[in-house]
Amino acid sequence: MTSSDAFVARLREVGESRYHHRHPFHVAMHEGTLGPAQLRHWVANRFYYQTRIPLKDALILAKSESAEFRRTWLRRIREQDGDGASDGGLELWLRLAEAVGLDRGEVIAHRRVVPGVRFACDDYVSSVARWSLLEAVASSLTECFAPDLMRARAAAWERHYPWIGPGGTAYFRARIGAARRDADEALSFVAARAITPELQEQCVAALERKTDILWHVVESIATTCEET
Ligand SMILES: O=C(O)c1cc(C(=O)O)c2c(n1)C(=O)C(=O)c1cc(C(=O)O)[nH]c1-2
Repeated sequence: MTSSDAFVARLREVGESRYHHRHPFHVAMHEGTLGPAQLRHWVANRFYYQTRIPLKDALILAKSESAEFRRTWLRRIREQDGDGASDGGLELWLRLAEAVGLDRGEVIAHRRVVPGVRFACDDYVSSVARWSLLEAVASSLTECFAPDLMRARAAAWERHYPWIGPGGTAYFRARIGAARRDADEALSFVAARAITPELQEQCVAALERKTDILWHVVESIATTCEET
């Protein structure tokens, strides 16, 4: 095993052990035991995370001197914001919000966002602003673990929550392929540049921090939902 293989294995181990797919709220979601109010609370709060993604990606763009890198990374912002011709992820998430019975305007205004979610998502953006380009890209590697979670989530929603209207799983289904591609690109970038033990430690720490942020988001949602 080369040191690069060992490094990639360590990054994968961080995801296996700390990714938010293990959180009891997500486990319950997949088992079909959440009620409509809990799903609505999750969707409304997670929209805040979704809206932070293009902001942090714009910060990452501004850290790179490479036109090639910027061109590739810019796609992530278009994926969320849309490009005029097709709707982006944020619009698909709003349709998901409507499909679970939320008011679009209330979701856009972040009226239901609880302080813990706001704090964790803002921490993601400010951490990316502070980190090096390499650390910031490494923090996005939670996306390596997102496709399996999205696939399981879409299947569970279709199976267990038939009351959810059309458009309820379009976001998750669209993200499976997009997240895989984003993750592969980011992993190649990180593996090629984190060539000293010190840089590798920084990348692992950034990825661990990101898993903490995602965990805190779902934990804050789970502990503030007053009804099921
Ligand atoms: O619903 C999820 O579990 C989940 C997780 C993650 C993630 O692992 O960071 C992202 C997303 N969704 C997502 O929709 C998304 O667009 C996204 C972008 C990023 C990122 O760090 O650049 N993560 C995620």
